[in-house]
Amino acid sequence: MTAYLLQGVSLLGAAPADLLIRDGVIAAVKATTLEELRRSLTGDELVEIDATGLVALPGLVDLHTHLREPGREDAETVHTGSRAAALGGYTAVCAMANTAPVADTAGVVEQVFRLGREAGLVDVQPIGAVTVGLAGERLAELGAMAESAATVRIFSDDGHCVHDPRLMRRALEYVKAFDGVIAQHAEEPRLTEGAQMHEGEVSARLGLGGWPAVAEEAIIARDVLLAEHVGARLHVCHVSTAGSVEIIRRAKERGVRVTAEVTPHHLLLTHELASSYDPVYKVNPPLRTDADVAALRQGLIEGVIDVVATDHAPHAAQDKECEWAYARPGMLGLETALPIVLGVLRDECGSDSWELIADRMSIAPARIAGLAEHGRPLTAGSPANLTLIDPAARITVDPHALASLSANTPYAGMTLPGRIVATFLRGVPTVLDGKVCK
Ligand SMILES: NC(=O)N[C@@H](CC(=O)O)C(=O)O
Ligand SMILES: [Zn+2]
Repeated sequence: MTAYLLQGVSLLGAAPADLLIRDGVIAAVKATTLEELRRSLTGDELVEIDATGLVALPGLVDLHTHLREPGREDAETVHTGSRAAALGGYTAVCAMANTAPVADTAGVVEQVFRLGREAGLVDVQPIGAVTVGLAGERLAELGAMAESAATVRIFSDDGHCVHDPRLMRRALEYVKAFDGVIAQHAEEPRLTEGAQMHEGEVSARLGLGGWPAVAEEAIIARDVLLAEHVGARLHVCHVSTAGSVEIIRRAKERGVRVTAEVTPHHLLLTHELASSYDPVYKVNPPLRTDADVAALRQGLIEGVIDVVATDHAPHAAQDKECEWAYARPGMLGLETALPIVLGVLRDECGSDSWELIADRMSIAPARIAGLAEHGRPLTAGSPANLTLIDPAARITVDPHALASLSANTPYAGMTLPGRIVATFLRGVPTVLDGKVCK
């Protein structure tokens, strides 16, 4: 097996070091001189990579990815989504259940798991549906999915809210037995009927139906109470309002077992963009106000929001390049997440925040998903799941040059800081020199 020596790499604030990757693990950090190393490697091939000025992070972990397979292989497949993930610095992604058929049985989650293994570029961890067909009427086979070869630990009806409080309670009770987690798409459906964007001055001006902040906040408030009552784990998907951050903050202070995610787009973009009527900006939950963006950034920095998750939502051209009202909600995220977050945190903190990025984009999501091989510190003996970033480089986003099968990125033409140079999965490069290895 080929060994890799990353020379002069930055490891989270520490002085530059040499990092040796061999047999799937980090074999040594700065422990051997190159000559000793060469002698110890007889028989193996050693690839030396000049990593001066590059930063190594534990491989990124995405808690919220839509891979669209099975069912919409014209928008994305497990393979194309895996390529996009590896290029974005990810070594693991959690695949949402809103496929066709829905991932609500052991058979479907095992299929997605197997497709991920076959692609071999990131660990694809399926999320199981909470209710049969995402219909919100009866619980899916949570136990069978948990016990399947895919060992599902996160369940979500994402795209839909589990709005029946009794079902939500039962789901929380059920997963508590194996320390699973319910990831809620918080949207009170009666308050979002006809909604097309954030309810506020822009929706009033454009004449588009509004999704008020309270539609999200009312469900989060209810669900933290249910999670507290049951003593089970709740995860809140794509938090988008300042009020939601406050509810989660208070719940955490009371000791409720709640975690939360924010997307890169909710950290950067606002509802003003809808004025263009360009459906690339249509997403659920909708882009909100400047004040919401500020509160989400603060919540992320303080840790009230535990993770950045992409909500990578590829859509085929015919579902996106149409009139706003008919367009599907959702935007791409995997290949631009790290640059967006790097830029946002440079804005907020004035310098690079690698410790924060490592925690919010790798360590915390790996812990929430129970992915023990991911989000580990880059020390000798750890699995070699890592990504190498050039913080001085910039990328310009070209929607059609992305690895994703779809092109619905809201960042087209934007120049963003940070370039993913390489990604390693269990010691094998999935990306080298910014290109996918297979
Ligand atoms: N975020 C979106 O706007 N869309 C997601 C579903 C979801 O995450 O709600 C999708 O599946 O397209
Ligand atoms: Zn959602």
